[in-house]
This record gives sequence, structure tokens and C-alpha cells, in this order.
Amino acid sequence: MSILSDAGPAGPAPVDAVAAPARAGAVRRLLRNPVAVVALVWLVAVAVLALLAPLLTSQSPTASKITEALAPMGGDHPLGTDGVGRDVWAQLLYGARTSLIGSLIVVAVSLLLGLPAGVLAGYRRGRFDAVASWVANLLMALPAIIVLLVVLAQFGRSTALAMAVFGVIIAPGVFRLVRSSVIAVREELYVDAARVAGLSDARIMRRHVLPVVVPPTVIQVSQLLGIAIVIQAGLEFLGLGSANQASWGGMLSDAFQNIYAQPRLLLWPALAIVLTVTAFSLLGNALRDALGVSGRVPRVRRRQRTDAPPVVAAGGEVPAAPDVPDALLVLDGLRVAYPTPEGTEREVVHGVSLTVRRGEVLGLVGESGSGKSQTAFAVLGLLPPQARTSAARMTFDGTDLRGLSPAAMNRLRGRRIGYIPQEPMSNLDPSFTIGSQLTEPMRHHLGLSKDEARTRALQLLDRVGIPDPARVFASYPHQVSGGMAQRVLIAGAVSCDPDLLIADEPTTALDVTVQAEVLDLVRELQAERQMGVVLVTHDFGVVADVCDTVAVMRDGRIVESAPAERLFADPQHEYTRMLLGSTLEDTPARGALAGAGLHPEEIAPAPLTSGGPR
Ligand SMILES: Nc1ncnc2c1ncn2[C@@H]1O[C@H](COP(=O)(O)OP(=O)(O)OP(=O)(O)O)[C@@H](O)[C@H]1O
Repeated sequence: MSILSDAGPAGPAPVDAVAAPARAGAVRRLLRNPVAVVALVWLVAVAVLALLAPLLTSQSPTASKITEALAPMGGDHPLGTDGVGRDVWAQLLYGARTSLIGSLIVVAVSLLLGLPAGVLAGYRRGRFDAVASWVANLLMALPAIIVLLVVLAQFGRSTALAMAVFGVIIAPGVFRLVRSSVIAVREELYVDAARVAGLSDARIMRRHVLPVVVPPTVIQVSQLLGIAIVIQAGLEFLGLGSANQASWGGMLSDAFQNIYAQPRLLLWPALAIVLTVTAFSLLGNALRDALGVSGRVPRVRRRQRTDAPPVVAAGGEVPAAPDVPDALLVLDGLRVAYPTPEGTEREVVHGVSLTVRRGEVLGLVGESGSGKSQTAFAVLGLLPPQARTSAARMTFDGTDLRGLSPAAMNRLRGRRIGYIPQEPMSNLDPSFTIGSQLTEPMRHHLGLSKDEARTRALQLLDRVGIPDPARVFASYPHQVSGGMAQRVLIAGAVSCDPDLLIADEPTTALDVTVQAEVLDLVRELQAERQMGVVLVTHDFGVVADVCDTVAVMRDGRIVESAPAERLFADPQHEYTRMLLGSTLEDTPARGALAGAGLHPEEIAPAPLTSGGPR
């Protein structure tokens, strides 16, 4: 086997030169930002003053003494008294409590409603998403202040109640943010890779989805805290807060009534509100910088391609999969269809039948859009939720894959069915080291301890030709080359000794010099472990190199399937001949090659004209 050198197509992995992942050191970066530090100091000071209020003043914030109204600063009243003789310092301290508790109620309620609903709607989609989005839109359409006035009129003047209701009203903001973050991340290939590795939804959520959702949510929370303080002060200014509770809004209201007699009364609550709200806002901005969140929803991946012309389903008999005694994978009449905006369905796989035996490499070949990946994803149970799949038979080692529960499918994927994707980089989560991504499925499926999984991962990295396994184990995906990342994914795909390997154009995204080495590796591992392999490709050169049998797909159908040598020597279908012709357009005609007794491996690898990297 030829071993890939440390230098991939992009040169040696520049481990020291690359930036640390956004997650690591976020707190350090935050604390290095002077604006964030000032904002934090102010907010902590307000919280401490609010907490220690009873120790910092002996005055009651609500006891009015009309004889001491508008008293100047000094003596028992360091900041003087208001229009009805209440101590301003005590009101400021206890008012901070009211403001902070009120804004915490808003955030707690909005997170409690928006966060789980957003995660569930974004991850599961379907009916729950439709209903939750509808409710969110409805709530957003309600005029918040009118709703608050109605609730307070109905249930009495309670700041806590008003803030809880306000939390419900702004929960759709949290819901939408979380939902769109989850949708974006669930479309990422590395989440599919985690699913293929057999990780449960809960684990994928904890490991891959939540880390993406948390940073924007934390930023939104800091903004919400500021907004809640303003809203609360507004309600209290209007006299809608609790009468027996000191508040900054109530202080403002009193100050306005005495603006000519004692204008300084306006100063303290105004300063407290403005500085606290500004601090929350600045902290939010600093958090965004520290966490490296752009505020932009990450790009949705490109699996949902609809660029191919519509396939018109034609009649015709679908050849049934022959009964093969040692068959590992049997597909009989597999169909995949998608709903169209017009309310009809568009079938993209029209009754595909094929069989893969143990130890056999089947090449699934055809032009772009011919349905190769849809067929492979149907076996893996990874089609988008809107896809409708049916088949007369779809078995893996005797297990019926149709209607298998998600938990049972998870147990198969990763453990008994491995998957090598087409784009190595997008299939590795950038926030975790390669080691942790390799060991997780082994610990989950094989029950290995952390150390055992590490040892096995290092052996696998060595086996797939990575020269410095320990370094790559500790690296993040962006610290290795594309060729090495693909080797890592191959190591991951075979890590639990699967019986079937599905490789979806595993070399398309790689430099041409690395392609042959990766194919060699797949072939070697297949032979060592006697795995059945489905190799999706648009490249007859790859087929000639690696495959035992070939199924040629066109417009969602298999038009010809035969042992590789026979197919190259004597293609039966006109389309196969056309594809071979386009592959070999600069070489002698196929008949001449066959006539000259050439072996398929002597055919120069060349991509089909219509194929290409995604
Ligand atoms: N989510 C989807 N909704 C609707 N149609 C889809 C969706 N995903 C794929 N298709 C359609 O299914 C057809 C087959 O796509 P598939 O990805 O299987 O092709 P392919 O042969 O693997 O092509 P490539 O070599 O480019 O990967 C295409 O016409 C594509 O537009």
C-alpha cells in the first residue's frame, strides 16, 4: 500500500499557525476586551449592591415620611428623599433588586419556552415545527404593551406577573433564533456523519447541536436582560408595577412629578437604567466577538439539489433482485420520491434493485443526478424527512430495513454499516478534536473505555497511513489536510468492523495525487475485513480500479448491471456504451481495447463529462 505523506495537497498541516477553535479561550478573549470588563464590573456591582441592600442601608425603600419630603443629600439620607419622603439611596438599592429579578424572570420564561421548542422544531421539523412556528408568528403579531396592560388590568399590578407575560411574548425571538441555528447545523454533513456513526439523537444534540446553539443564545440573553429592564421601568413609570416595591421606573415617575423642585431626583434612576442597559448591550457585543458568532445563520448544506431536470417516471418492469444465498444487502424495487410545491410527487429513484454480497465491491455509477446518492442514503436511512421511500425488499444481512425504528437503525449504522462521505472536511465537526470524534462511536457501539478507544483509534490512524497518529489524534479538523481528513473518516468508518461499507464518491473532493492512494486503502481494508462495499462514483476509472460488479444508473434507474470485467468488455446498454465512450473519448474504441485483451485496470481513470465534485 502506498502511504500518504504528512504533507497533503495543501502542504504540511500548520498545527501551530492556525487559530484555536472559537470555543476554547472564549472567556479569556472576553476578559481581554476592556469594554467587556467595564460592563461586567458594572453589572456585578449592581448585583452585589442589590444583594447587600439590607446591609447597606437601614432605611426602608417604601416608607414615606411626608415631613421629610424632598430632603437634601446628607445625614440619614445620603442621596436625599423623594417627593413623599422615601429614601432615594434605599430605593436605588432595592430598585436594582426589582429590576434584576424582573429581567431574570423574562429571560427564564423566554428560554424555558423558546429553547426546547426551537431545538425540537429545528431538529425534528415536521408537524411540531409547523405548529410551533405558527404559534410563534401569532405571538409576534400581538402588540406586547396592550397584552401587558390587559393582563395587569385583569390580574392586578404585579411586576413578576408582567415580566412573566413579557417573557412569553418575546419567547418567539428565542424560538426563531434557536430553530434556525439548529436547522443550519442539522444540515451539516458532520451531523449526518454522526448519525451514520450510529450516535443517538440525544448524543448528537448534546455534542454537535447544542454547542452551536448556545453562543447565539447567550448573546441574545444578554440583550434580552437589557430590554427587560427598559420594559419593566416603562411599566413602573406608568404606575403599573407593584405599589409596595421599590423600582427604578417608580423613582423616575416620582422624579418627573418633582422635576422643577428637585431635578437631581431624575439623575439616579436614569443613570442606573441607562448604565445597566448599556452594560448588558455592550456585554452582548463583546460576547459575540469572543465567541466568534457572526450573527449570520450558517449556510444550509447542499443536499437538497433540485437542479437536475425533472425525471418523468416511465412505465416498465423493474428487474427484481435475484436471490443470492450470501447476500449482505438486497434492494428490490427501491423508490424514493419528494413532494413538489404543486402538491404532486417527484420520483427520483424508480425501482432500483441490486444485491451486494459479503466481500464484494459494487460500483454504483452514473451521471450527476442519476440517483446514486439517493439510493445510498436510503440504505443508510439518511434521506431528508420529506422523502418518501418504498421497496418490495430492502434487507441488510437478513434484517428488514423498511420501517426500522430510529434506535434500531442507529445500532446498525456505524456498527455494522460504515459510511465514507464525499467531503472529508465538512464531515468532521470543527469544534472537536479528531481523536474525540473517532473514539465516541467506538465507546458507544463497542463499549470500550476511554483508554481502549484511544489505543484503537491510534492503531486505526496508523493503519490508514497517517504518519503521526498521536498528533493527528490531538488535532482539530482544520489542522489536517483534506487527504488526511479523508483517511481519518475511513478509519472512523471501519472502526467498529462493519460488514458493509458505503462510500459516496470518497475521492471526488481530493487532489488527484491522493485519490489513487485513498482508493488503494479502501480496497485493502475491504479485502482485509471481507466487507461488502457500495462505491458510489461517476468515474469509470475508479470502477475499473476497485469494483467487482457495476450497476449503471440513469435517471433513477439501473440500466445495466454486470461483473466489472464483463461490463467493460461488452457493455450491453446504449447508455453504458455512451458513458464508456465519453470516458474513453481520447482512447481507442472499447471494442478495440477488449479485442486487444486489455484488462479494465489498464483503462486510464477519467471522470464522466457530466459528473463532478459537488
Ligand atoms: N431533498 C431533495 N428534494 C428533492 N429532490 C432531491 C433532493 N435530494 C436530491 N434530489 C434529486 O434527486 C435526484 C438524484 O440525486 P442524487 O443526489 O442521488 O444524484 P447523484 O447521482 O448522487 O448525483 P451526484 O453525482 O451529483 O451526487 C436529483 O435529481 C436531485 O435533484
